[in-house]
Amino acid sequence: MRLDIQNVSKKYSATKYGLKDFSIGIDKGILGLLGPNGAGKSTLLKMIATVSKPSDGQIILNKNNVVKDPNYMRKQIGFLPQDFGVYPNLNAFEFLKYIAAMKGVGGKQLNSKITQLLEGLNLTDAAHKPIGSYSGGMKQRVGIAQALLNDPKVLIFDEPTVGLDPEERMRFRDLIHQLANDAIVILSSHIVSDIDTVADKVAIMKNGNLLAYGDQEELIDKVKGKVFETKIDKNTLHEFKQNHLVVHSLLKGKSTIVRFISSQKPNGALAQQPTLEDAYLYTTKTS
Ligand SMILES: Nc1ncnc2c1ncn2[C@@H]1O[C@H](COP(=O)(O)OP(=O)(O)OP(=O)(O)O)[C@@H](O)[C@H]1O
Repeated sequence: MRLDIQNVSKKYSATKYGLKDFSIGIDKGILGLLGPNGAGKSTLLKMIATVSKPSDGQIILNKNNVVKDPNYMRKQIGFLPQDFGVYPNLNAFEFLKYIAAMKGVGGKQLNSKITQLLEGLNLTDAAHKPIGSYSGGMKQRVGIAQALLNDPKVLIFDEPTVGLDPEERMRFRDLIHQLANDAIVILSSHIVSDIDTVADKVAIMKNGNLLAYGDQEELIDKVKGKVFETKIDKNTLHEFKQNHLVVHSLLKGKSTIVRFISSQKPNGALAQQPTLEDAYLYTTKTS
């Protein structure tokens, strides 16, 4: 499996680009797409899923140009869009049968496939209740299930963990780990902790551009020796933030403990082991 995005742009109006001359090559495994709101993550994912067309550039899956021949992609894709909608009067079982019919998935195995997916997503007990009565997290899990109906080789999840509680996030992580043995899985988020425990590779986006792409270790290496922690008077945090790139701060009595990024070691600060969160903040704030 190999997906190549080659010089892809998406122009929404004369002056507005969702994505600008964007290129990336993606192999089997889990890619985490990180970027702040408006970075262009959904714009990119919708074009890969062939529900939107690039204004320029090519998207190639296993040497097939899917801008010209979207059906090649459509046969093997599973897509959970950010604004996934359900039919509230159908129950999860009926809904998945309905989507299966639209995707052309059928056969004798369909009922057992749906049963298996519902079980994998912890929806068995609710399977025969109308989706309108589900919580946000349960609806999101129905969305994940529908993306898996056709045993996709390219799986795209736009902000999949929205609404999932910690236990469900863990289940989701285990599930996509299994799937990624034999597929390209792309997950988007603006929250680093959604990505860092699961992604083999990470791409950082901002303003429609790719800022960084690589293994987590490679990205983290860029902030090696630059991450520090220090204690400051809580009243000086605002001023400190103006002069330093603060990752986070924690109020402790009259003091505040700050984690920050600096090219030099300030007096009294303690060097810290860098994380993907540090690398993400550094990359997006300094570009
Ligand atoms: N249909 C559209 N028409 C005009 N502009 C759009 C459209 N869709 C997206 N945009 C703009 O393109 C840019 C990229 O948006 P996109 O939704 O792809 O970002 P994102 O990284 O997915 O953000 P979020 O995390 O908020 O979903 C934004 O500036 C957005 O306002």
